[in-house]
Amino acid sequence: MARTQKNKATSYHLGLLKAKVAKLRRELIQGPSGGGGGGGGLGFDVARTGIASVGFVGFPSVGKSTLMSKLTGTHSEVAAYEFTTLTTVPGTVKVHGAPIQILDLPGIVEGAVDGRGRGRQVIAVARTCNLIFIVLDVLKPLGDKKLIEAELEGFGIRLNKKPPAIVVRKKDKGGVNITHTVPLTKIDPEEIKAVLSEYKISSCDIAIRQVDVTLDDLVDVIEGNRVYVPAIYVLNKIDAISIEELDLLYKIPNSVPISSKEWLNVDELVDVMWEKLDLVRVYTKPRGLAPDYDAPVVLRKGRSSVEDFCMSIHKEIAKQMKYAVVWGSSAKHSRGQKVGVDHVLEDEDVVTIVKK
Ligand SMILES: Nc1nc2c(ncn2[C@@H]2O[C@H](COP(=O)(O)OP(=O)(O)OP(=O)(O)O)[C@@H](O)[C@H]2O)c(=O)[nH]1
Ligand SMILES: [K+]
Ligand SMILES: [Mg+2]
Repeated sequence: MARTQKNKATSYHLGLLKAKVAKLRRELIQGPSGGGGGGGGLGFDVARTGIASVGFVGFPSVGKSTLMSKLTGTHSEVAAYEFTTLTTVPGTVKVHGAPIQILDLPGIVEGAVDGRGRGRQVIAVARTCNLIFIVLDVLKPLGDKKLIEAELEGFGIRLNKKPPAIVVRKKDKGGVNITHTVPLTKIDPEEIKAVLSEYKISSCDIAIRQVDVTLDDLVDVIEGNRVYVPAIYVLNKIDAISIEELDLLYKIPNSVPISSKEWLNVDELVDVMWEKLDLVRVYTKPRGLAPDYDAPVVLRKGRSSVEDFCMSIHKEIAKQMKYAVVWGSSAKHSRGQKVGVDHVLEDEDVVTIVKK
């Protein structure tokens, strides 16, 4: 594909190839039986605790376990030799009152997705996390970054990316109908038709609402089964480089340079982790008393309604509730707003539940 020049005559051909590659990848990941191969495995699935989970992915000996042990106070073997960690090691760190599960994982090698080492199990765990730390050694960050990204992408993980704004609706007849509310800069109708024909979709409505969608985005939407996960590039071992070298590293987007051994800049890493997790803290205020700022109820963005809040305290509370009073950024006015179960709460809101 890299050798084919893109023009009107070849774009249909390229579209076909892209779709074929995606289909082969899917078979590779799922195994010939179509079952969920590659996932799980003894010791890889651990009990999930906390409100969100962060998985550590990286080549061997970049310092994943050193970071995880010190951050959580949980012991995970550290040594100078590769593949010290052989399975998932869970720990917990509390940030702003929210328990976050940290999953230390074995190192992966190039070709992990294609079945080398324990890479498939490792990446299968990473797929289920709310945030991925891609841990890199500062002495060779860029090459390793590319390789790890390719492994994760090969497993259907999309890093720091929103789902593409493409809707494909299959029909019984009527042919292919493409509509777009914006000009398309990176995809043309010929390629779209090629991809559709490879998937044997002869009739459908396609609506595109994003300028820079690519053919890969279209393949992702048709294939489904993609996960969109935020990631932080943790550039570890900065104690081993000079200040000048460190300045260059700061140019990598979504990166935080640290030293897990010397415990440098880990505060910044925790701050960025908190931002990326995008959690919603809600403080409970019993009627007539001051809010409890020590123990927030922590919810996820998109699942932070008053009902979600009630459910996370006790199943029965939503049923018993007459209304709630909310103070904070989701409330219309500062003296508190009376709301129902559908009201969406925001970070650091204060809530009083009034029962029937
Ligand atoms: N100089 C320096 N060395 C570090 C740092 N963090 C870890 N190391 C060293 O790097 C080596 C590997 O550390 P680990 O924490 O075992 O690395 P890992 O990524 O968990 O390795 P695997 O489990 O084998 O994949 C050890 O000798 C650590 O002491 C750091 O910030 N600076
Ligand atoms: K190691
Ligand atoms: Mg380790």
